[in-house]
Amino acid sequence: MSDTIAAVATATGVGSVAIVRVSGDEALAIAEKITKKTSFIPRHAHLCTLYDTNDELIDEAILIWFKAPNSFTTEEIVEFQCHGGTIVAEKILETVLDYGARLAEPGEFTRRAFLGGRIDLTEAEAIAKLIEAKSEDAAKILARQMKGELKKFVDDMREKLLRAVAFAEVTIDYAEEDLPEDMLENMAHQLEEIEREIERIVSSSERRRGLIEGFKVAIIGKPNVGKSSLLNALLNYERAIVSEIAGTTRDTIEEQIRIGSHLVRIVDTAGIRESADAIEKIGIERSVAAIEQSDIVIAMFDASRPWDEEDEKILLLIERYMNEKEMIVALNKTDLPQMLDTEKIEPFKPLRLSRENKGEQIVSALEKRLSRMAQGDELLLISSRQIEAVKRAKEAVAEAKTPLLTGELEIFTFHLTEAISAISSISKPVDFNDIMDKMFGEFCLGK
Ligand SMILES: Nc1nc2c(c(=O)[nH]1)N(C=O)[C@@H](CNc1ccc(C(=O)N[C@@H](CCC(=O)O)C(=O)O)cc1)CN2
Ligand SMILES: Nc1nc2c(ncn2[C@@H]2O[C@H](COP(=O)(O)OP(=O)(O)OP(=O)(O)O)[C@@H](O)[C@H]2O)c(=O)[nH]1
Ligand SMILES: [K+]
Ligand SMILES: [Mg+2]
Repeated sequence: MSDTIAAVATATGVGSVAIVRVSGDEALAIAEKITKKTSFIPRHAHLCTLYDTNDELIDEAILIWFKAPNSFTTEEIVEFQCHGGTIVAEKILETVLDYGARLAEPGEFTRRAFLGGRIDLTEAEAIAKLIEAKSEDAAKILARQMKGELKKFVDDMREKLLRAVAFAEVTIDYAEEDLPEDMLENMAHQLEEIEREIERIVSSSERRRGLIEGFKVAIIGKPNVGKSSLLNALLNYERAIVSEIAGTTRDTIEEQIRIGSHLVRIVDTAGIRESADAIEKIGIERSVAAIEQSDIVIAMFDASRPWDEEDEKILLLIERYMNEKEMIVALNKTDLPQMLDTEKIEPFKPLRLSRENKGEQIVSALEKRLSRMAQGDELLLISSRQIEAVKRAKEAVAEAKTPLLTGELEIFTFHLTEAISAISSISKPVDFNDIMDKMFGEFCLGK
């Protein structure tokens, strides 16, 4: 028998109704004590008067009993919908604890739903993220995953791989010359199709990962081009220090803005400068790191100063990352007399920014790229845990192909079994306690 757990399920703060949730074998007995009533009907809303252990009135509340196993956790659940604010809910919780329940740990209700088989890991993960979703796009995707979209992908993929293993088991007993000509090749083609499918999902998930966590935009450029001025313009307040002194920004600054339905995390970096100065060297490394971690890069040039080797370095970075990241090239300070020879950046169709028009131009350029990146309605893997697992499955499938074509079916089966266990780990943990603690511990209290 496991403990009966309880928590306030609603957020703290002023609200008209709050919910206290109790799950476990003792839930109904506790409900009977606190209401002094018996004979509840499952899934009915009962209006009840609640009393504390000293018989003092707490509240008039609605009680719903979910009879096991037909509840979220699959255990007995009693919910109290009481008057809002924190005091009443806290008082009910206190009384429930006095009657023998214990306070739930963060994520413990969801953990029990998982242990009871109501949801699998993909659904639990989606619930965890849905609670903290920062945009409507994210909420939509997470709701789909919560309803079992990824679970279905995992089940289908496992099914296909199991069929391939079964095929090998059957053919293992045949002499090679008795096998139909193209049988092995057909199987190899099917495996290639699986690899391609996984590849599609991984690359579209990587491209669209910002839908969940926010897309990251890095502003790079040599010292004093106006990077921090752009950050401030996008935020509409003086977040970063702006000055005419080169090297003003020493640390990376990150802030969030909303563009359309997207959450965007803007990163202002220290100017890239090749120098013996140790601090500025770190600045360079940070800029490169910022690019690596970003989805979109804004590379900025100063129209009022002649082209120099520092601009050349930025140009090299643009070329290096052009195929990997969305690039926006910006020519700043176009309100001043032009001194920059823009020949080398013209191919990138630079946006011309001035004191007056920084924000709007960049926002509309970002909008265009964001909607392009967000496109697609393929399945979205929402965590690096999920992405790693399908990549491992894909590698194992790739490794299975050679032994298949050379007829070494035991080795083929070995790799496919690896692929199956990798793909299965998405919905069912291998290292159970480890993943469980990590995942459910990140939940908020009462979930
Ligand atoms: N009041 C309340 N609202 C809530 C929750 C909750 O726990 N309490 N949820 C918590 O996350 C979510 C809903 N999730 C739930 C999932 C399953 C069951 C449930 O009782 N399932 C039964 C009966 C199904 C049916 O009637 O069709 C079952 O599957 O057997 C309840 C809530 C969001 N809203
Ligand atoms: N005329 C003009 N000046 C600008 C413009 N944008 C920025 N500046 C000025 O350029 C100087 C440098 O701006 P910052 O935003 O500090 O430049 P930065 O790239 O962040 O500089 P570091 O952090 O030192 O690398 C400041 O004096 C700004 O006022 C612009 O569009 N036109
Ligand atoms: K500056
Ligand atoms: Mg700066």
